[in-house]
Amino acid sequence: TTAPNQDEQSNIISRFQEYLQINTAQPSPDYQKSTHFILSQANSISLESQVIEFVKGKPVVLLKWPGSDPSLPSVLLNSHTDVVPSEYSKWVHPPLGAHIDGEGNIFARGSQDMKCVGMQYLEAIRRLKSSGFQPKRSLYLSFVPDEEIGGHDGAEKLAYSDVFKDMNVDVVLDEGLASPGENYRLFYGERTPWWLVIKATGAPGHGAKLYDNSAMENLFKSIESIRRFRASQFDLVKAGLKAEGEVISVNMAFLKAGTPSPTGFVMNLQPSETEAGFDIRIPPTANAESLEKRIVEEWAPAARNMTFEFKQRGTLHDNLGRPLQTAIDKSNPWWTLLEEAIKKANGKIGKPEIFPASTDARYFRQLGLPAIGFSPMANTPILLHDHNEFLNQAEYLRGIDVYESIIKAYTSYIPPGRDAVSRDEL
Ligand SMILES: CSCC[C@H](NC=O)C(=O)O
Ligand SMILES: [Zn+2]
Ligand SMILES: [Zn+2]
Repeated sequence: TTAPNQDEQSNIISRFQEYLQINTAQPSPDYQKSTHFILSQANSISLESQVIEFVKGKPVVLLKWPGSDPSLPSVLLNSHTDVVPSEYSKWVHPPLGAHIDGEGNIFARGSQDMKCVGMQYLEAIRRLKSSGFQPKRSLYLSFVPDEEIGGHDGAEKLAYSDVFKDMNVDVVLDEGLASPGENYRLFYGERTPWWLVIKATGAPGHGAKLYDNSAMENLFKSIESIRRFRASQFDLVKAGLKAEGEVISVNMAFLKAGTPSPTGFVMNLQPSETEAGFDIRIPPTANAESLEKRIVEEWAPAARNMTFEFKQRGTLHDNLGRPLQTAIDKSNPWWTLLEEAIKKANGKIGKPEIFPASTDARYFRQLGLPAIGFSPMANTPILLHDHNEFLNQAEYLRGIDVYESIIKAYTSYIPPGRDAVSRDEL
């Protein structure tokens, strides 16, 4: 299709701004407003829609562009509607303003993560429809809640629902990351989150006394060990031997210890209980058993009066026991199709990566489905969850072209050997 004229471009940007201005920040996202907005967008381009509340107040908005051959499995484009909170005072332009500066940068929470992608899907469909394109496969768009807090009431429920079975999905696209260089980034897997809390107990005592087995000493032995492990993993990245997503990361999230007093903490008392929390991220092919053994034997050994619990403990395997990653070889035609479609839209692509954090894609991979992480943002600093998150409007518009190309390729794909005759050919 031809490039949009000035008027169309400014309408496209206004719609993006409108979505960005809806406050869907955790912990109390305005899902009523976002749902209303998405439905109105869907209506304006005649997509079928339904709103499913697997959990009350947590709407999944599901849109459908029916394909001409309903016997072909469908394509799902997923995006989450929630965003992380912002420290308003630290932003140059307010996080809900969607202000566009002189360089065309649109400032807003969610401009990269990931309201851009959700809107780009819709804009690409809008353009394809007006060009007269007709998909063979059905195309679904899911707008899901709560990704930023784990996706348990959103994408996870959707993936394991009867609604999802009936959708007969063959492939899922979900979010990726911005790229400061000219190459787009594609993600075939992600690290699994384990949120670990370790606790130590020990005899309390006078702050002047040196003795073994205090709760502080017990906890700090663990912290030392965890930090040595952290350094060993980080060194692999620093040496250029591994990418960020290919090592196990461990970061301390909190440390809770001491006896509070009105003026701070009691200084001459060694406390009897201490606690620390860690955000651990594990690559899909890592050895989870050996990490667990390390936790039991070195990081929270009972012999040192320690216990542990997981606040999140993601699986590293799909429902058939295979590592939770999408094939990037010839066995997965969707990977090649995606690369070709991006290139056709003049996009360059870097080396396939493991997403360093977590996304909703993991729930679809658990079902054994190919799921690819991709957000079309090149020449863009990585600002997700950061102050002053922004996306340049030209880059945003370029992403729409890319999705146009992808949607065409994906919804037209017929596997070799399948003598499919689509309806419009009859
Ligand atoms: C335990 S799931 C948390 C999901 C969250 N996703 C994006 O940042 C993350 O921290 O990676
Ligand atoms: Zn995200
Ligand atoms: Zn996020």
